[in-house]
Amino acid sequence: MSEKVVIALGGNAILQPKQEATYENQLENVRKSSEVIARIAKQGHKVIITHGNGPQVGNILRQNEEAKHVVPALPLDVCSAESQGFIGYMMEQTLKNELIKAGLKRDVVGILTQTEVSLDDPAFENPDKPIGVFYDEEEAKQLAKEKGWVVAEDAGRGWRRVVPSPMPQSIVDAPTIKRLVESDAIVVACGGGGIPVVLNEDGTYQGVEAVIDKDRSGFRLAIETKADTFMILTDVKNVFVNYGKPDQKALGVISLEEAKQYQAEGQFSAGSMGPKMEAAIKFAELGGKAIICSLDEADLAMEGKAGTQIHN
Ligand SMILES: Nc1ncnc2c1ncn2[C@@H]1O[C@H](COP(=O)(O)OP(=O)(O)O)[C@@H](O)[C@H]1O
Ligand SMILES: NC(=O)OP(=O)(O)O
Repeated sequence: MSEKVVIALGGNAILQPKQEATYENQLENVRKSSEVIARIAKQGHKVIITHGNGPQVGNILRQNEEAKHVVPALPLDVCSAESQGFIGYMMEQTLKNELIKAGLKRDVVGILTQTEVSLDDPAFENPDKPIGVFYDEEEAKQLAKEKGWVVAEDAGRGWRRVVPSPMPQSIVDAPTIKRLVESDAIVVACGGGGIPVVLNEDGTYQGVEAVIDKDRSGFRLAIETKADTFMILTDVKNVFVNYGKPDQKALGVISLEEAKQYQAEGQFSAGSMGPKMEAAIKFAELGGKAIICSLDEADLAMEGKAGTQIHN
């Protein structure tokens, strides 16, 4: 049966932790992701793809800062738009090419998406979204002193610059994205969580400096486009309970109640699996099917044969 699916691509789908952020490395990773997404398209599903931008937006911001004596630096929301544009370009092109190779005639279109946030969001006072490259603690603290950055340790992987990450309130372009996907186009949207904007009193929008979490925006996108399935792709085949311990257990098909019970036990780490499970549970609560699985098993997971699947 054909489903409407929102697929949120994890960081590894664009750049692996130890890789240099060259165009060639990123293009090749995105191409491999597109191979898998083409298989899902071949299954006959209507597909919306969203993706992260943490490493890329951090690098663009750094390029701006390093070159500011020559070219004026641009604000973070503009860097976010730039990263969404260049990753979207790689996805559109590689996916189109994979569809051509598979003999499938489907339009692929990228939408430079704005996401509404609230200026009252406490995240503006508490930056916690890691972006850019990893540093060791000493270097990170030195950079924080020199450049006025806020830095923090990122899930045991090293130190990174952190920026505000407000909750997405709504996806400004969701009606257009919904129309496009319902016309059978494959849509790349809301990359990097979307460009953060606030609604002015007169009903107009303006950009704000932040980076939105892609799993949270992916959830909103799935709700606002009335998707049947919300699929979060990452670098583990399943969500685990007792993760990293000798008695860790992979979760397959689980009920919403089970998922909530594990969440209440604190099984999912903040900053990695925590926000993914939070988004998946909220989607299942509203009646949809939520899947968390690895990129290479995404097509199997669509058939119910892989990954962690939360059913209401
Ligand atoms: N309970 C858990 N089950 C599975 N993975 C977990 C769990 N808790 C933390 N993780 C970690 O979450 C990581 C995925 O989160 P993250 O690195 O933020 O993903 P991405 O960059 O793909 O969006 C996995 O690589 C794993 O190390
Ligand atoms: N915007 C965002 O959530 O990016 P990452 O997934 O790369 O952290």
